[in-house]
Amino acid sequence: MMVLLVIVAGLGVVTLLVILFAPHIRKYAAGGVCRSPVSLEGKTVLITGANTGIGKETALELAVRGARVIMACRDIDKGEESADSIRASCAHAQVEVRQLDLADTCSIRAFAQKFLAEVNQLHILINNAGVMMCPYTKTIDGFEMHIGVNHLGHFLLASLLIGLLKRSAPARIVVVSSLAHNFGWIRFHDLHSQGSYNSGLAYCQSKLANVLFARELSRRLKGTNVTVNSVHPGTVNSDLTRHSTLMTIFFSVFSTFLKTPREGAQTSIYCAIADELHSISGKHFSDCAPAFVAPQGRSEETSRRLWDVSCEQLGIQWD
Ligand SMILES: NC(=O)C1=CN([C@@H]2O[C@H](COP(=O)(O)OP(=O)(O)OC[C@H]3O[C@@H](n4cnc5c(N)ncnc54)[C@H](OP(=O)(O)O)[C@@H]3O)[C@@H](O)[C@H]2O)C=CC1
Ligand SMILES: CC1=C(/C=C/C(C)=C/C=C/C(C)=C/C=O)C(C)(C)CCC1
Repeated sequence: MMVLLVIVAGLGVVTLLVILFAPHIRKYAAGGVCRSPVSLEGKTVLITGANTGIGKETALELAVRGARVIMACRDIDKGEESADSIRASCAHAQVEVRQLDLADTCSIRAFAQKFLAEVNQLHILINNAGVMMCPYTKTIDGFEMHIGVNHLGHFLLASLLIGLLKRSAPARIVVVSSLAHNFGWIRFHDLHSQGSYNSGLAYCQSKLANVLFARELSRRLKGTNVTVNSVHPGTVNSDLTRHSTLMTIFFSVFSTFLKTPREGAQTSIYCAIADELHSISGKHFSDCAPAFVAPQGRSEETSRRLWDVSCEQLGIQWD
């Protein structure tokens, strides 16, 4: 009985402290803000997964700054709804929605073909779309969903658009990765988790692949005036937790400690526009500042091997 009373009293004190310090906690949780005054008049931006969460807020901010923003969404209706809400909050926003399903290489190829025929410049590509902790599922091409969408789909997309980015230089690529890369390993012997599957580890593997991809691509883009950096957006209260009831509950209970999607978009925006990053490439950022990369994310051997394996899996050549 006494123990129970102590626990209840303890919880009460913690709740009271959280309520009292809520404004300070919120300010701390919000993290870094992109303070760049850069205007994006005349610039074209492509953002994947732009219909919700971090992607939508990134689209809004870049549109406010005058860019033509192309929102690549797998569900056109959801995309149009988000584009309408962006137009409603920014009358001069030039936003358009195009269909792209990163879980289907035919969709990626069709998207790129139309894009290259209709859009003649691309200054900023933001590989933002992502899935987390979904039950074991395969993409149309038979890839495990996390590595398929988060890494291979974006790898193929970037390979198809890289010529346009080079022709539009100076240009930037932002790869939205995660702190979760710290807990990932590239399981070359079982990249698609056919032997054993853990949804959390599959997510971490895909986010490590994002970091390795950004580093390897940056090495290969030296001298082109196209830069590529990876980003950890922070822990953001978005739809990302949709496949995990536990995480969804956890995120709503602790929402005061989490970033809003707008706050989570700040580092992507920073990497996409900040003047001081014009020649910075192959780096990892969080809270609009350089961030730690786990040793497995710094291995040149792993990044080269992942590059080769990715080309092999997608049946493409990219050197
Ligand atoms: N939220 C967080 O705490 C963190 C997020 N991140 C990363 O940030 C990025 C954005 O996540 P966040 O905004 O939080 O999550 P959301 O779930 O809110 O947004 C994810 C976006 O990706 C899209 N998407 C998913 N699968 C596909 C697909 N097959 N083809 C095209 N688009 C697809 C979704 O479309 P639809 O709505 O139609 O499903 C949605 O637009 C992700 O890469 C995530 O890994 C990294 C660290 C922490
Ligand atoms: C432990 C802990 C937290 C939870 C962090 C979590 C659950 C992070 C999830 C990160 C994700 C989903 C990354 C995606 O790439 C809070 C609520 C921040 C604050 C209290 C301490």
